[in-house]
Amino acid sequence: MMRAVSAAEIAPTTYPWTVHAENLVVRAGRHLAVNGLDLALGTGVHGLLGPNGAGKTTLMRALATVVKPAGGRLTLLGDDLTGRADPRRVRRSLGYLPQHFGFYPRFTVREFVEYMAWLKEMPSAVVPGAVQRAIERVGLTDRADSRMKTLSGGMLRRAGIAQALVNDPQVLLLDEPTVGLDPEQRMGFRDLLRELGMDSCVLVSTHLVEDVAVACTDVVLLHEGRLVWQGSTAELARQGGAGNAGDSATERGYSALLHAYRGQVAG
Ligand SMILES: Nc1ncnc2c1ncn2[C@@H]1O[C@H](COP(=O)(O)OP(=O)(O)OP(=O)(O)O)[C@@H](O)[C@H]1O
Repeated sequence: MMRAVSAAEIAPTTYPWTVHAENLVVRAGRHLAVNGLDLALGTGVHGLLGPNGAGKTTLMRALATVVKPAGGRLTLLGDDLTGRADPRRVRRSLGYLPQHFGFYPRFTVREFVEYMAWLKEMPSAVVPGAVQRAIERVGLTDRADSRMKTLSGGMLRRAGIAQALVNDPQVLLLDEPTVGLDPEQRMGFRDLLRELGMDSCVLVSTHLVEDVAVACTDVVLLHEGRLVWQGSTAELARQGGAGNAGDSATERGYSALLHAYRGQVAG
């Protein structure tokens, strides 16, 4: 598959990790939702797991430059997001699908994705082609000129994924992207994830441990704003045993790690 290569990709990279957090603290209201997180991510698909309230969404928002960290250090593509640096440069190389995203209901899918391309400061000459390709990649070609308000939940989510992809981001942040997708769409989405993870850093939060097992190269497990565990999906599957809750080896691995972590904290 052909892909336009930007100057930034040819230039030698001067940073060891695409995403690097050190002792990161991010507030959600008055709560420290991310609280002392150390995390390093490179190219690949990273599955972000953790119970409700673990801090997944708050971490994504900090990475997306929507909220500024309250402490520690966070670098993205070598740019420090904790300092006073202008986040605009990083934003051009970012794709973000928030859990809930807004849109003008009368916009067509194409207009919505075009509008997001414009916000990401893409050169106008490349926008129509990039928009068409993003819409094709999420399987919405036949609805490209339908208004957003006429789409089903799963289609809306796919339009959201299309806007996240439109600028061929080097860092792609997807917050629960499979919510509302039917089984066939979920399988198609897993293929897309694998393809995207070949040359970019993709972070996907989900409650569906099976999505992670199939489509992710590694797993990041958060709890109470901290990193509990990071490793390959195969290693995750080896963490659990018959005594752990879950219907698959990966789910049992997830339960075992959380159980062990909670025991440590309590003890
Ligand atoms: N605006 C806010 N004010 C106060 N507390 C908040 C606010 N937003 C989030 N929180 C709290 O911060 C914690 C982390 O929330 P966050 O949404 O990042 O977790 P999550 O891992 O994405 O959870 P979920 O799996 O439910 O989506 C939760 O305990 C939540 O109650």
